[in-house]
Amino acid sequence: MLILGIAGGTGCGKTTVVNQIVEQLPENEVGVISQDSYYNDLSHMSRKERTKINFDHPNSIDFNLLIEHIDQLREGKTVDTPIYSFVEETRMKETIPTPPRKVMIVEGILVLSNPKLRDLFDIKIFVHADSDERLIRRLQRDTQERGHDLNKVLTRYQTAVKPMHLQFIEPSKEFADIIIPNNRYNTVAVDVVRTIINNNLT
Ligand SMILES: Nc1ncnc2c1ncn2[C@@H]1O[C@H](COP(=O)(O)OP(=O)(O)O)[C@@H](O)[C@H]1O
Ligand SMILES: O=c1ccn([C@@H]2O[C@H](COP(=O)(O)O)[C@@H](O)[C@H]2O)c(=O)[nH]1
Repeated sequence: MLILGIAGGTGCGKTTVVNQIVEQLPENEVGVISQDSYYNDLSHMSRKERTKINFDHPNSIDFNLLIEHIDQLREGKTVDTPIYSFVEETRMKETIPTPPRKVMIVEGILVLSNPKLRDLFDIKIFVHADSDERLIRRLQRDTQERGHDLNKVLTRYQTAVKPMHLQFIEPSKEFADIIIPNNRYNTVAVDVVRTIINNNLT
């Protein structure tokens, strides 16, 4: 199994890059795991209490479960991936069975910041986009898809997203084997990653 870790700040385009990589690879040979699925289960907390959570701090992620699942996938076992709802801001009761694939991609803002998780990756990728570009994309996405209002997005950006980015995400760039510049769509870089994967599939 070849395991890729893809990190980068919010809105840098991780999901987009992953979709572009996966699009032209055989469906049954590639699997994707998102760090977002592993936000701690906060279903015991009220909605009001959940608004106080810093979703950009590493402590908000159940890294132990994520690492355990990757270990099980490497042993050839199917895992039950949690489902996280950004609208409800909590983990759902349902899970998704995720079978092991020849290539597994693990993406998320903090996947290169956790040393144990990082060690599991054969190839480490950091997607870079400037912070103003990322904020614009995040604003559009969170208001259109995640049900947040402008004020909430901006307050969260100033109080959690930006400080945590500077403390944990940007420094994790130094662990990357490949840095993808993504202020604009970068088909060349995506092709390079696809070629590396294809070489490992044959
Ligand atoms: N290179 C790009 N140029 C312009 N918009 C982009 C680019 N990459 C992604 N986007 C858009 O920015 C938003 C956030 O992208 P996404 O892939 O979800 O980022 P991430 O997973 O890193 O948070 C989405 O609406 C996506 O369509
Ligand atoms: O309930 C939540 C949980 C997390 N977030 C934000 O999501 C981003 C990470 O996801 P990306 O797809 O990489 O942007 C993180 O910055 C959290 O602040 C949220 O808005 N609500």
